[in-house]
Amino acid sequence: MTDTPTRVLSDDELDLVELALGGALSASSLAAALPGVPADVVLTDAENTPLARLTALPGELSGVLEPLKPVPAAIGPQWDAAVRRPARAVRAALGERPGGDAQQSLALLVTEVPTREELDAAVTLVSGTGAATNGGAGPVLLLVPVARRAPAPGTVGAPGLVRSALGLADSLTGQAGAQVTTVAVPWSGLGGTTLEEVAAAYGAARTEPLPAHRSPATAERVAALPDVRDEAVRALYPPASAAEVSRAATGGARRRGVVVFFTGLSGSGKSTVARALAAELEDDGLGTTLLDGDEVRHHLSKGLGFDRESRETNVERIGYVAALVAKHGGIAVAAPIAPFAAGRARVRTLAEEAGAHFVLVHVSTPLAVCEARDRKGFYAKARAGEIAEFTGISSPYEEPDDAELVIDTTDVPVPEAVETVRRHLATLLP
Ligand SMILES: Nc1ncnc2c1ncn2[C@@H]1O[C@H](COP(=O)(O)OS(=O)(=O)O)[C@@H](OP(=O)(O)O)[C@H]1O
Ligand SMILES: Nc1ncnc2c1ncn2[C@@H]1O[C@H](COP(=O)(O)OP(=O)(O)O)[C@@H](O)[C@H]1O
Repeated sequence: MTDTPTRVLSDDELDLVELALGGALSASSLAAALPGVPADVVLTDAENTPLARLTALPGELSGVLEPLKPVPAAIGPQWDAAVRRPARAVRAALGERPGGDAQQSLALLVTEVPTREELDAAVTLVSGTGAATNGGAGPVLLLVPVARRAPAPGTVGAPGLVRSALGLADSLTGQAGAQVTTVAVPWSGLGGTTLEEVAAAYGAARTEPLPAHRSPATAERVAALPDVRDEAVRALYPPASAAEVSRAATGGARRRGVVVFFTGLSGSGKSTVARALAAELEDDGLGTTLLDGDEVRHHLSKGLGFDRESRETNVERIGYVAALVAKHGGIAVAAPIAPFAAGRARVRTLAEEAGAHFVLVHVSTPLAVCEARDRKGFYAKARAGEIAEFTGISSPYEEPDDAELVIDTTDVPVPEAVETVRRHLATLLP
């Protein structure tokens, strides 16, 4: 096994592996959900702890997932052993209940914090299915999908969702006499499976997503809650005080961070536009960290070259730092060439896993214009063969097809380019 290749898992992938180890996802589906994974691989967490060995090919039913070390757990109600149970244990327990019949079990999917309306709907569903007959004999599963990934700021995360599901379970027992099992399901949304299929693996014969029982009127009232709060604040306070109270409740610390990631050829204008943007955002009081391509190479990535592997390492380091900044509500502006789609995709994932917005800005200034600018004289040297692997000349640049913004600085002056990015950011930031 010492020669078996390893793969370090992201938080989303850890959720998938946990789901598969519990028996709710096949080894081949897991293999299919891990892009580029070899047919025999040791899956590890970020600390390189080997968690499982996966021997499978996508689409091949005979795949095997062998557990090696326990999947890392953390603190919180979603991690309680009584709640975070593997699918096969829950299914077996349902079947073993006195008079229990797994064929009867109803799973309610708690994907959002239940409203009163959903509680009432749940009581009706449970009462009407035989799940609460004979003084309350009938298994009900409350399945709560929880992700390791940080929730979007301002939304209820995994602990709150599990606590509200446990409250719902108590109400269902009290009001409908149902036997309720609340289970936290590791759920990243990846893996090509649905929550209904996962619920079946946990032993459910029937599945009802609770939010489907939320009427449009209730959904509208839930969406309007922040406005209602603002109205209440304005009614209580004079305008200047109200502004302060609202700002403290919704501003700075709770704002969702952003990674603005410029990519483009050398001389395309990334650094010029990124520097101007960062300065303006700072002026606006939006704490902004600039990770400029050249500066990063002097510090974070000192000593790295320009072969493909070194560039990908450089880009991943930038993405890692940018995601850390954004995780705490900051704005990170990065401007490396980042010539490869895979590296850019990795940075997008890192940012999104940190709960941040990710804005890819392709500075698409054509090679001929960059070369004519040749600010540092590098293109001439690259043409003369004095610099090897120079992007656009002797090393590839993979054009992005997933950029949020595309700016060609041949015709777009710097202030206009900055304004374009700021307008986009205004749609993301409160
Ligand atoms: N071989 C080769 N290819 C491309 N660029 C080279 C090379 N050698 C040195 N330089 C200088 O390094 C800058 C690019 O570094 P980056 O960190 O942005 O590149 S990468 O994202 O890792 O590909 C780049 O500057 P900017 O494009 O202005 O950022 C170049 O000045
Ligand atoms: N509209 C423009 N936007 C950005 N840079 C421009 C523009 N017009 C001319 N330039 C010049 O092009 C060069 C771009 O260099 P730089 O910003 O360092 O690019 P990169 O970081 O992509 O290598 C600078 O010398 C800048 O003054």
